[in-house]
Amino acid sequence: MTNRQCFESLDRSVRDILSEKQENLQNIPFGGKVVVLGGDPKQILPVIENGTKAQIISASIFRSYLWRHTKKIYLHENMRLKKIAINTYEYKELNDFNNWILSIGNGNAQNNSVSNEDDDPDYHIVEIPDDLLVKSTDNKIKALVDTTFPDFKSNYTNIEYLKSRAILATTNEIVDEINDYMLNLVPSIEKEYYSADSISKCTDTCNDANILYPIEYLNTLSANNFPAHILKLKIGAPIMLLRNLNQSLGLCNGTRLIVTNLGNNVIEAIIITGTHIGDKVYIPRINLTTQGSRWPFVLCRRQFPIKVCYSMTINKSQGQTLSNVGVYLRKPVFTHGQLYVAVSRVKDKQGLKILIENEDGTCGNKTTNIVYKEILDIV
Ligand SMILES: Nc1ncnc2c1ncn2[C@@H]1O[C@H](COP(=O)(O)OP(=O)(O)OP(=O)(O)O)[C@@H](O)[C@H]1O
Repeated sequence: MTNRQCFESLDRSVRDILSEKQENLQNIPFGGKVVVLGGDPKQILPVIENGTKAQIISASIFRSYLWRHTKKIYLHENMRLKKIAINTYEYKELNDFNNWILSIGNGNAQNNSVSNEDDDPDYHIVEIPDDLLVKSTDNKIKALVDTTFPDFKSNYTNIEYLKSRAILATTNEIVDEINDYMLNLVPSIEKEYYSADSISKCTDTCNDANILYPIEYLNTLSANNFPAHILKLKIGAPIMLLRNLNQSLGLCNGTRLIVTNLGNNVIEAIIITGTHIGDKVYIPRINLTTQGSRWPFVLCRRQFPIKVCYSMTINKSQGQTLSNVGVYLRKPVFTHGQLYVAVSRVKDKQGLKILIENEDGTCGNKTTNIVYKEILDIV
């Protein structure tokens, strides 16, 4: 969900522009223009790094002065699960699955039990139905890869096969581990791209910054939504763009592509999601800077703005539609709507598999679901 400040700043700009000719438009939301916003309050709220629940809720559109001016239109049908020509049994199964997804989103799933996390009422323990579970006493990543990407060795270049599946996990560390595992299964030659890292000169960094923070140290840093210092790629690997490069060419943050050629200075790839599916594009290295204040400087990294995406975080999967999804819950979800987003990416129940890893390494059938009831109550 977009931070409410984005809408508020658009509102103020539009009012300014339109009131040039008609002064009273300064007092009307968006200067009287009709603006259509679409969203689902059961999904993940704006991301505030290390933010408290109050800060997260405060960043949502529901706490904006604009919210009271909106006319709400409710959509009731899950178009992702819509099927034509199905029999009564299939209809019932689809309907039950839809209701289960909604119950996860609303925080009232069956077998929803006592909250944990110091009795926080937002935390629920939910039991996942047996037919959705993957269990293994061996390598958990292998078990989930075998279920989500069956017969991978014969399909690792098959675009149709790759574009419709992904493994979702809660943190970037787990996602990187799964991507490394899968890239190792691809029998083509691996190419490594190293980034050029420096401290941005456009901030008030102290003069000794280069001595205090040598390049070797900068190379070890990683941030959310930021490419790695060493980017390992193979032809045939699916990648995701981490920045908007050219919206008119369909190269947006979150666009997925398949690598078709690995040059020294440019990567050739085919788009597999969005409005430009099938287009061949070339991705250059760009300068990226970190946001937020995790370090006392702004890191500037020149690298390809991409990440391998056999696996992605649940947050990054918001907006995607997939046929086969494996959800790896080694660490449980940690914010509102994450479990709902994870289980609602598929087009049918058969396409969803969940592996829950307990702290002792065994596979379980219960996991945490977090729902901020305040948000659902506002809407
Ligand atoms: N009117 C429709 N008829 C048939 N299929 C539809 C229709 N609208 C959407 N879909 C399908 O439903 C899926 C989800 O659509 P879309 O991504 O637009 O929804 P969304 O609300 O943005 O989803 P989410 O927020 O859950 O990611 C897509 O696969 C899309 O093709």
